[in-house]
Amino acid sequence: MGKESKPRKASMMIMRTGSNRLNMSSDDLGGLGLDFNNTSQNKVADEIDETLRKEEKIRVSGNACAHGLLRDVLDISSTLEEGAAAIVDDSFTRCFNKASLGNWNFNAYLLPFWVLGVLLRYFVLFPLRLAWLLASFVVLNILFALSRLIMPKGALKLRVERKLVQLIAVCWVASWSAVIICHGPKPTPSKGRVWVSNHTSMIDWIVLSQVTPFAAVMQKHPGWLGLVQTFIMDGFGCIYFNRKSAKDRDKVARTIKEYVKNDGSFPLLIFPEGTCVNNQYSTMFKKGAFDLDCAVCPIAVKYNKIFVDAFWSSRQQSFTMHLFELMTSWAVVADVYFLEPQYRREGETSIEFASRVQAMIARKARLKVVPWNGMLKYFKPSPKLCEQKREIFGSAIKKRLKEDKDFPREAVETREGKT
Ligand SMILES: O=P(O)(O)OC[C@H](O)CO
Repeated sequence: MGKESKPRKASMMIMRTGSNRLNMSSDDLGGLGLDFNNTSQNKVADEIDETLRKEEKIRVSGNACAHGLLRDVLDISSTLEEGAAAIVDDSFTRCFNKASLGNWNFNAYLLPFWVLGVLLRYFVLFPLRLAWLLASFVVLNILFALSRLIMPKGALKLRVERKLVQLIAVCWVASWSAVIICHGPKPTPSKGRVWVSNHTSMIDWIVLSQVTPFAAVMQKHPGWLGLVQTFIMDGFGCIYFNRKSAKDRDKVARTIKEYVKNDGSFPLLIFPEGTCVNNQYSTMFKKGAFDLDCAVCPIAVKYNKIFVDAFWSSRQQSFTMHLFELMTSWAVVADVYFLEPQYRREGETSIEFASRVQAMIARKARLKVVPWNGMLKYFKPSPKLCEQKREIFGSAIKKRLKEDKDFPREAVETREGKT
């Protein structure tokens, strides 16, 4: 009994001595001060080797578990990437941040000029611009209403209406002293085409309509903007939706389909992001505009933030305040790129088509494409969506553990029990 107990002690001691433990001979045991005869020493050494082998196996299996675990974590990389991206980068919130222009001119040389500039912009330019905007808006809208009431239906009426809408847009753009540089062929209205653009503000419609007057698909707003939509924009075919009503969405989808099939009087402009993004990012393009079996003409709008950020953050600022900001800045500067019409390719889904067009626009307007649905601005992800994500995550882990031969069976079962 005494002899049997000694090797165990010896093996325990050796196991704690370090990495050469499996190479220890009976001489080494002697060196450890253990006095055994050769047979006993061999027996003890075998026993120790066996114990050490078992210990090594446990260690290796432990490492395998750790490595396997790491691999599991890496193998669910898409889920992990989404989570990590949301935590580290929070690219969704970034899509809706307004640029801060910073106080670069707060120094002794420039401050007097800046103060002078503020006085000029707020107390000279703004009143002039406002007077110009109101006067031209009233006059042109009266003319537009008259043309609708008096003129007989036909090509001339349509031409006059288009011209008046274009002039209204020109007057708005002038009220911000806007400098809009257009690239590419000017859009010409034709049957079976829709135009899609990235979206930064309601002013996108104005910026584009001063080139070619568009009918736009847009959210119905309250207040004076709602009145303009109802009494003016309605007159040339704009289509409205309430993003909170699913019924409305179906109705709008049907109306768009009809509009595109018919020879609509004004070309139709759709903002597939469905919400204003800060002109640095591009959120998911919804497939509606790409499901119409017609040519899609991409437009990329890039605002230069040199004087003012044209992004309308509607949750922080009313449209009136947004316009005030634009009208009290020196100028709104933008580049507009009219790109080649695109057609859905053989075998391409509407989602793939939407992504392809989005990539074209993002490249031209130097926007970073993010996978987020812009509507998350308004809606929290549903519990169902969260549960689906959990299920995907859980199945990926379970699958990986089952495939892993090195992973101890009991651990898999324990984990399965827990997931
Ligand atoms: O930025 P949102 O989502 O408030 O959208 C504002 C306008 O409706 C976009 O046309």
